[in-house]
Amino acid sequence: MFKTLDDIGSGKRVLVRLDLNSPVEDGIVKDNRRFARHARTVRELVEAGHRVVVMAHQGRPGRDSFVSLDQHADLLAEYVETPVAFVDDICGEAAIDAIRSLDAGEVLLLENVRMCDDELPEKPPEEHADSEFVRTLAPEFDCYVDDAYSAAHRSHASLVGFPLVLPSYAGRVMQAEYEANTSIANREFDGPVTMVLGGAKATDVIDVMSALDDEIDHYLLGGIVGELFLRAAGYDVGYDVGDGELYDHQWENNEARIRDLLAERGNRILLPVDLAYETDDGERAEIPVEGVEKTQPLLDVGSQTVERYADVIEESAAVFVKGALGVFEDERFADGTVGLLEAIATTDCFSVIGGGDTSRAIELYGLDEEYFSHVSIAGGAYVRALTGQSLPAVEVMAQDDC
Ligand SMILES: Nc1ncnc2c1ncn2[C@@H]1O[C@H](COP(=O)(O)OP(=O)(O)OP(=O)(O)O)[C@@H](O)[C@H]1O
Ligand SMILES: O=C(O)[C@H](O)COP(=O)(O)O
Repeated sequence: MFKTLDDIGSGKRVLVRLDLNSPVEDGIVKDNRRFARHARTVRELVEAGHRVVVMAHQGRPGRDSFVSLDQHADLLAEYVETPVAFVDDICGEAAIDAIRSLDAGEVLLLENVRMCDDELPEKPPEEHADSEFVRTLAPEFDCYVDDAYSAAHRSHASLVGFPLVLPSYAGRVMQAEYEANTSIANREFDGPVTMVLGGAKATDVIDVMSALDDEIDHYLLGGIVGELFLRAAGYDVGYDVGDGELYDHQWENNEARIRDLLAERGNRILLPVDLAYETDDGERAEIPVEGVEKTQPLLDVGSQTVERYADVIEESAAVFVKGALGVFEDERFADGTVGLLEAIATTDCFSVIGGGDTSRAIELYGLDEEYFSHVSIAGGAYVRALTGQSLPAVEVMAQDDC
């Protein structure tokens, strides 16, 4: 599909695009699995004696998370186990000087690429390739490596401009994400394929369900999405309670599609049979869906649901997860999400765990990533891959004929 690090050789000047976009709290950049994952690619480039210049973004202009990458340099250095120099410039004189003074095996991180005016407009690769940003930086390098799969749904200059003017290669994260996330379309499985769909974004989940049909044998639903499907099935579930605003507007936007999916594929869609709520004294309690009242906030699927879903997983050849089954950030309401992940971990099915939030449950509850075939670090790009949409930055790499 595309060339990889195996094809680069050694001793080159390499421009590499990572996705180090991270949560930021009170100006502090939070460590997360993106650093560890991308470090593998950077370390491999360092060991091959390349001069490595890293581009990455953080946040979006106007948001609190739109900050400098100076902290990212230190975090990345910890995982690469080699110093990562930082320059607070992207393609000006300071950046060019820093790039030219790099020695073999050294790493330099440029400032947040979204601080460059040329970066952000969604434009075709040809226009980005002709931007001042790309035309200034490209001559400083022998090749470009794209490892930023999780940003590949954006047609931004640093992602789609360089492959048109430099020989381009996929980094290890790009390779692994691409292979796993497109496997519904590209692989044959020897048995049923199951999707576990939950979380808070109903439209994303319904898009995934609508895009796939015969490929999927079972859908196991939970989270807010599962509750909206229960509402469509006639239960008193999936309504905003008090001043909550999680359900009703999503229902209004998606009611027709939910009803159609239930009518057309009801035999393949499993809904929760019990749900969990918080009692007056702060404990977790469970209730069958038939007994729920509209005034009750529901925060997880119950244990009967997990058992039922685990039976389906045991018979599956492949399982794809998108979205959590409950509010797993609160330990009392993590049983559904963690129970499901444990059920997947104990089988030898092919498994892909995705959704930026959901995959956090794996580290939060100490599950070993090795038990899963692939744990994605992508959010929007993962959904697009599951729905069979092409990603501009992947497409342009595949076309590379420099
Ligand atoms: N019943 C519920 N009530 C409220 N929140 C819920 C419920 N079930 C799940 N959630 C929340 O859904 C969130 C995950 O949903 P989201 O749709 O963001 O998933 P994701 O696919 O992992 O993320 P992303 O799309 O950002 O990559 C979790 O933070 C969880 O707390
Ligand atoms: O964190 C992400 O999902 C990617 O880096 C994309 O970020 P964006 O949604 O701000 O483009």
